[in-house]
Amino acid sequence: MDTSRIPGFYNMTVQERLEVLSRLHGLQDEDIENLIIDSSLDVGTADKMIENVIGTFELPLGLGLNFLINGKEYVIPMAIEEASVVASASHIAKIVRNAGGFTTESTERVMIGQIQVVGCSDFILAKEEILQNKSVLLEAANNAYPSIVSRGGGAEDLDVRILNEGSDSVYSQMLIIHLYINTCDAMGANMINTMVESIAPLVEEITKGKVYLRILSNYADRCLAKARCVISPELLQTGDFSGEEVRDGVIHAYQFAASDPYRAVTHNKGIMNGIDPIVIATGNDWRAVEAGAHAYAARNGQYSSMTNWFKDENGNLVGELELPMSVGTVGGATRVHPLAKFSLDLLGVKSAKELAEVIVAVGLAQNLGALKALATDGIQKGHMALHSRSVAIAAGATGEMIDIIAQELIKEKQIRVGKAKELVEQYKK
Ligand SMILES: CC(C)(COP(=O)([O-])OP(=O)([O-])OC[C@H]1O[C@@H](n2cnc3c(N)ncnc32)[C@H](O)[C@@H]1OP(=O)([O-])[O-])[C@@H](O)C(=O)NCCC(=O)NCCSC(=O)C[C@@](C)(O)CC(=O)[O-]
Ligand SMILES: NC(=O)C1=CN([C@@H]2O[C@H](COP(=O)(O)OP(=O)(O)OC[C@H]3O[C@@H](n4cnc5c(N)ncnc54)[C@H](OP(=O)(O)O)[C@@H]3O)[C@@H](O)[C@H]2O)C=CC1
Repeated sequence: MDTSRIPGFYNMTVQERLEVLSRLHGLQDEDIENLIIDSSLDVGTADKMIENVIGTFELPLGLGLNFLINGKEYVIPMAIEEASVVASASHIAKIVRNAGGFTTESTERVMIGQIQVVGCSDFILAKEEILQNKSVLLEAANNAYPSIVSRGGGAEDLDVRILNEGSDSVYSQMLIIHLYINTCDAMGANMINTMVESIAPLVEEITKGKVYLRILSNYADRCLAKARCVISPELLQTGDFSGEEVRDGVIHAYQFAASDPYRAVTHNKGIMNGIDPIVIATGNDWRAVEAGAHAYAARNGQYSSMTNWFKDENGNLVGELELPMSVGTVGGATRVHPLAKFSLDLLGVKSAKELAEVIVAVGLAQNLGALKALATDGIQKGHMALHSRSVAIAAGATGEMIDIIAQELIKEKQIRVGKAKELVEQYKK
């Protein structure tokens, strides 16, 4: 896309938005059909994806706008049920693009496969034997999945730890082997699991122990992506709040989350508000991303803020977010669900690395959106105003009634279902 800046997009009808998108991105008839006319995922395909299928479950798909990341324009597909998330991401992206945009970086895409060995008569000797046989084990792992090696990836290294050494319990002493595997553009669960399962007999032979678990770790701390933004205070000015007040409020809010797990969980939920919708829209495994992200937030021994906000020497607000991001542009459901394929195409990402970087940039934007609102007007003003339409629908409003009831709820400052039901009854009379 030449630009992700589409002012007033949210005031258009769905049809008008699709026309704009067609002009900017060149939608195919099939895309439009998938997006609005019919269920994007036909039940026959769904029946092949999981078990006991009785239908499909839809979520709204919205577009996060205004994103400029490493000088490139991105329109962000976001599948989510919660009001105000897409608006908030776009709001912050608009501010950050005026500050030069987000910058991102990422590590190589190295994932971890774990092998658990128990019952060794000498764990220290077993560990040494594994290390001595490293190249044999790596070669065996790669022979089990040669196609990833030909793509430039595969098993690259391994290490071994002894857990609960010297424990009295035979159940708790174990040798844990980590196989480090470059999964290229795939999340890699299946290739990792194939590799660790295939070398298990060799591991038993070498260690004289018994292998139980052979599975990837979702704590993907060698598959990290990082985003950063630097914003001058004048870009943050909001209503009666000066830019400096907003900046300081955001930093105070961050310090709260950094020091208190009760706040950190909510703070990080706000970050995942930005991350999960793209992970879902691109057909990736959001449970894997969630699990890895929260574990990384506790890596220093206490569960804490995923982001870091501070003031630089020029008085700018600086935000950083680094997370494990084990997503793929191939594999899993990314090429099975028609809207996942569409979302990846719309994003225009060329690799899993690029996708991971875009995702953390949106997470960082989402966090600032929430903190900026919380440190100024409070969350209810922007969020509940947009949520009022869902409240009206929950109370039974339909068609044109939805917006009328929603506006009345906002005017009366009573955005709740009970009040909405009263208004629906009055409207029907
Ligand atoms: C809602 C806003 C953005 C309004 O904020 P605003 O200042 O009224 O926005 P604006 O009218 O100045 O518009 C600025 C830009 O925002 C976007 N925008 C503005 N309005 C819309 C809309 N209706 N639909 C789509 N996009 C919208 C749009 O890009 C627009 O630019 P334009 O295109 O006009 O040039 C702001 O109040 C906000 O960001 N609030 C925070 C919302 C939020 O965080 N929601 C998450 C749900 S609450 C939660 O689950 C997490 C939490 C809060 O607990 C986490 C935590 O505690 O840390
Ligand atoms: N704990 C967890 O998180 C677990 C998750 N899962 C699930 O596993 C799925 C993801 O597994 P994953 O292994 O990624 O998916 P796939 O099993 O679909 O594997 C991806 C395949 O894509 C092909 N491919 C094409 N181009 C590339 C490229 N550039 N880079 C890498 N591979 C490429 C490779 O096949 P080839 O080389 O042969 O062409 C590769 O085998 C998700 O659905 C997840 O939910 C499963 C088990 C556990």
